[in-house]
Amino acid sequence: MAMEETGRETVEEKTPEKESKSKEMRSESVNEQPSPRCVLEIPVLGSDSDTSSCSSNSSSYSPRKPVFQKGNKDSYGLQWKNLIGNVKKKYVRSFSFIPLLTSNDKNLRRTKLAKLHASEEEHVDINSMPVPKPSWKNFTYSELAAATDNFSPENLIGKGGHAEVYKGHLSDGQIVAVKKLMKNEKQEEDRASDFLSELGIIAHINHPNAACLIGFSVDGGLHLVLQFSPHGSLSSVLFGSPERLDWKTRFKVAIGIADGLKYLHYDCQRRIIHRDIKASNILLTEDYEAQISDFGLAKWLPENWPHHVVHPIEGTFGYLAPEYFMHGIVDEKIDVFAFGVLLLEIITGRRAVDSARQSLVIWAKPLLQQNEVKELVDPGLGDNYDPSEMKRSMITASMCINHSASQRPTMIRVVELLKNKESPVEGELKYCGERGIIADSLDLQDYSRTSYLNDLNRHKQLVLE
Ligand SMILES: Nc1ncnc2c1ncn2[C@@H]1O[C@H](COP(=O)(O)OP(=O)(O)OP(=O)(O)O)[C@@H](O)[C@H]1O
Repeated sequence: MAMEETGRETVEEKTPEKESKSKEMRSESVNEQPSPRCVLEIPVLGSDSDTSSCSSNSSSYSPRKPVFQKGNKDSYGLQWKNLIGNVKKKYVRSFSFIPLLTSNDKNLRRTKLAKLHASEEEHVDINSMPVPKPSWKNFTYSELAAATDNFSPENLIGKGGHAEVYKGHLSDGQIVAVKKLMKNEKQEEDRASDFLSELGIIAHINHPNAACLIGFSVDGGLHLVLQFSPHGSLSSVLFGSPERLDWKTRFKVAIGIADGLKYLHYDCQRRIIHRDIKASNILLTEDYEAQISDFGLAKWLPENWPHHVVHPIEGTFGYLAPEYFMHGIVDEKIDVFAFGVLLLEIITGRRAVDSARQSLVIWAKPLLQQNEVKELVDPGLGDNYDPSEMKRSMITASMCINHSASQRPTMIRVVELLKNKESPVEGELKYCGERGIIADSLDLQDYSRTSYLNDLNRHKQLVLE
């Protein structure tokens, strides 16, 4: 498998115009609460046998509610406590924690969390917290070095902006991917808090279409040990392989990603926004089941927050929703927009941004409007696709890339549309047929193509500056 490089950008600058718009948006936000950036409590599954397995089969999947355990005697609890203590000691001078809660009542937990303020978060004594039992192994550096042949270049399978990923063989024969967080421009403190945030988020996830964590290590650096995906990422298969991915598999992957996002937004313990949905963050299992990975930018939002405003804006150029890159607004709809771009990549075989840094969204919109199916579909597919699946994919993509977040469908609706459980209704689709697939989403009432282009160019400048 070829080594893959991926990258995301951070935009630091804010113009006075953006700042004031952003403030306006912020004041609309509930309670003006601080960012929920913190370590979440670690959910624990009922029994040891439960905890050891990752969901890998969507047909046998049923959502499981994590169970929280009180008391600090068991070794797993100690292990987690030690981990936080260790990371804190080694890397973090000050860090905020959300207390671990014992109640299984989701609403109660969410209400409590929403009421927390930064000052309260900072003074939580971790010794008095109920201790959870994580299911992961805490690896030593020598175990990981042995598994990856001392992190040899031959085992390097991927490289992102923040990490190198190595293929490894554990002593029990299991093949894993070891994600080694790199020392980059970020402060050690920030990297450690990113690591704990990612760990805390992954802990809440248990779905066949989301990456599965096997363990971690804070020995000799920060490492995540993940289930190995033999086909690598969707990006490498879609763009880096001479063999064309057939439509059946592409459509299966699209549905898998949609199911995974629906789970993160609505069915998971927390309301999780991924913030970096892109082809290189979709891994493929042996049987081409899509798994959403890389929760390094993910954020959880309390139930009663309509959205959240972040700064700096981090993500990957080409997948960013306008309201996010212009105003830093984060909610489920930014993942929906990115999913629409990903769907366009699956349909067209073109990258979100090509080598000339041209946007796929801008290229595809007029073709979607004129229903130019032949122009849009990846030429490598020829006529080898199911026309009904293709049409549903195009309609869904047009709806997802709507400039207006409120006009974009939820991931629940996206899954229904893709799986043909319900057809688009009047209002979602304005025209279909003669004039082609023209969804409401393509009526750029409050956000014209020109203003999108201007915003996009402005964003591009910031990224390139
Ligand atoms: N479990 C895995 N199995 C196989 N390959 C993997 C696995 N995890 C990651 N990779 C490969 O490594 C690449 C980089 O991984 P990842 O996206 O997690 O790094 P990152 O530094 O967080 O990236 P980004 O630049 O998006 O921040 C992926 O695109 C994929 O090709």
